[in-house]
Amino acid sequence: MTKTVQYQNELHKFLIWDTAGQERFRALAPMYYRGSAAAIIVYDITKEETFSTLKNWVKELRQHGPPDIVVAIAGNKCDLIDVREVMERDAKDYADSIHAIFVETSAKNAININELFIEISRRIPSTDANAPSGGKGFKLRRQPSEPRRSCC
Ligand SMILES: Nc1nc2c(ncn2[C@@H]2O[C@H](COP(=O)(O)OP(=O)(O)OP(=O)(O)O)[C@@H](O)[C@H]2O)c(=O)[nH]1
Repeated sequence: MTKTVQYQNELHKFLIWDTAGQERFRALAPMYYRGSAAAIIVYDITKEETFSTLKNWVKELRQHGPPDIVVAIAGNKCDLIDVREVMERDAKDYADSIHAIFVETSAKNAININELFIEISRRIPSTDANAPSGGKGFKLRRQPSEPRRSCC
């Protein structure tokens, strides 16, 4: 799937791969994250075990992923705070410790999804940074592949 976000005066188009999070599909993951500019690792705030699994995916990415890959952690289902099992503070502290983007999202209610992609846009260095400026705006068409789900 694709998602286009406006970042400053540029349009950033993301190509997104939703990988299977289950352990039995682990061997397939490198096909997705190889050559990717960013990875969003998603856990479910209502299931503690998905947060533990997430840490294994972070290790996997660190060991075998592109060295400059932007890592984002998304605590999904933030519309279900009544049954929360993972504290936002704990997840944020962990994300900070690995220099990852962190946000709580609700795919159901479209909370923080756009914000997440804008933050990723901000962190991905522009490939056109050294291009001579003609004084005109340009449309950046970066095409990072991005495993949307790698954990829960
Ligand atoms: N309340 C709530 N439910 C959600 C949210 N996001 C997904 N769900 C529900 O959670 C269930 C699992 O969603 P999936 O998108 O299949 O989850 P997944 O992690 O991609 O599953 P796999 O691809 O099998 O690993 C579905 O019933 C969704 O409707 C959310 O933000 N809030």
